[in-house]
Amino acid sequence: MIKAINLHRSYTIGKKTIEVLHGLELHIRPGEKVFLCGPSGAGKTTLMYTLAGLEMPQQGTVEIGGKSIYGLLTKARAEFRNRMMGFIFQNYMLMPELTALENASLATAIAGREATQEVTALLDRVGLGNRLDHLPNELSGGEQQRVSIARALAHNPEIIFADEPTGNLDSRNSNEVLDLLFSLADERKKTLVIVTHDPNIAKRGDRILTIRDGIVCDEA
Ligand SMILES: Nc1ncnc2c1ncn2[C@@H]1O[C@H](COP(=O)(O)OP(=O)(O)OP(=O)(O)O)[C@@H](O)[C@H]1O
Repeated sequence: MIKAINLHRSYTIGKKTIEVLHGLELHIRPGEKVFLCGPSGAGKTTLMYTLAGLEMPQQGTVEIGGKSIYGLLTKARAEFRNRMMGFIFQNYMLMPELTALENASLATAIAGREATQEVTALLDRVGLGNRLDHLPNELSGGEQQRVSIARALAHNPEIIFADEPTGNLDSRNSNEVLDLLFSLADERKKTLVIVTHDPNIAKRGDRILTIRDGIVCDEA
């Protein structure tokens, strides 16, 4: 489903260049739940963004379902990403002026589809059937993250990328959010790629890929 081939990515600030990805290769199969781990600054987020077509590598490419995403023009790549991928972020990234229902409907709205019934059912499934009209600041952290899980899944993408999805949550909410994410991914046969620095959370996946020195240095 996701193949990274010889990925190189560095950042130059002033005279200093940081090599973040250094010929990184990986292969994630359809329906797998894979955690990207590694120390702070190892390049986990950079890798996730590169796999998602958001951060162009200086060398190498990413294939999604056999298609080289960096071979696509920017607009076609964005369309491909909107259709194939959903995203969950540590700080939720909900639009503050939109209700839970409107936030969770964003990806379907971008695709030009009205899907109120499906999105309402999804919000109900994540336990927020009675919070549809709440704004993000009227929801707890765990509830906001559940809205973003619904948003990530509503347009029925193949892959969900999550960057430290439980980073702002206490352990009870972390477990609830991961339970939901995993059961929805199983039911709907989604591929999950989750960035975390927490080895306890990573144990729950099918595989852990540890990133260090710009490559996958360990696979468990
Ligand atoms: N836009 C950027 N410009 C310059 N340097 C960057 C940029 N983005 C990331 N970096 C650097 O690249 C390295 C990898 O960053 P990245 O955020 O991918 O690491 P990470 O493993 O996700 O870290 P953490 O666990 O702390 O979030 C870091 O040293 C960071 O400072």
